[in-house]
Amino acid sequence: MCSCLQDNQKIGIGSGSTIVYAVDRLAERVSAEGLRVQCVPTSFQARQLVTARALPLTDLEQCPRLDLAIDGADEVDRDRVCIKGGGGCLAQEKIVAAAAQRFVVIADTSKRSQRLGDHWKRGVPIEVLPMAYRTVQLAIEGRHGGTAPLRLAKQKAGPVVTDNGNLLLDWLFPDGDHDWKTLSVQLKMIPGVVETGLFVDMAECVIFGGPDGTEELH
Ligand SMILES: O=C[C@H](O)[C@H](O)[C@H](O)COP(=O)(O)O
Repeated sequence: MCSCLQDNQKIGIGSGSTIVYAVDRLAERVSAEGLRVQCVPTSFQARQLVTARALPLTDLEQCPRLDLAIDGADEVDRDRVCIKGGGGCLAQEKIVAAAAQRFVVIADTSKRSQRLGDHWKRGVPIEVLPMAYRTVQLAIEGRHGGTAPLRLAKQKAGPVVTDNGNLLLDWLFPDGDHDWKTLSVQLKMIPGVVETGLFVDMAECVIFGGPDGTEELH
């Protein structure tokens, strides 16, 4: 857990497999140092993680301003632009991250990229209202190229349904340099798009962990 953790903080808790390590460490420090924290989860999984560690749980209605949010990422470029949403939790993750004074991303070194798409081959996840998935798909492919298939569930017939009852498109964007800031605004403007997994100008710091320790990207 990074040094940004202090007593009496309201903390956004991200989703995925990496965040589990951070929550374990948070729970250890709460118990060892008597830190007082309140945790806002970003998904069903994060909520379960928080309650399983007996950490105090709250929400954005009670705590609309957070001190810190911690989350994983699928890929991070040199400007700290992140692709998130491999686990389908991007919308709540972005809302919680935006509510936090500081957003810290934790990832293993395999997520570090010179350019988005170098390592992560599953595209940019885009959460859409179910009735609009085809129109959004056509708009993305027509205006921006690439393909945007509907994410299908592996253990049930049909699509993945997010914690918000929506569907996911994974935009396999064309190769090349992209202006992610402009693109994230343009994608968000398409009617039916709830949120995109592009996190631009949000992460204050990315902590990469590897066999040789950790390295921070500011
Ligand atoms: O929807 C999932 C989240 O954006 C995760 O934070 C992201 O997919 C990274 O997950 P993991 O830590 O399992 O690689």
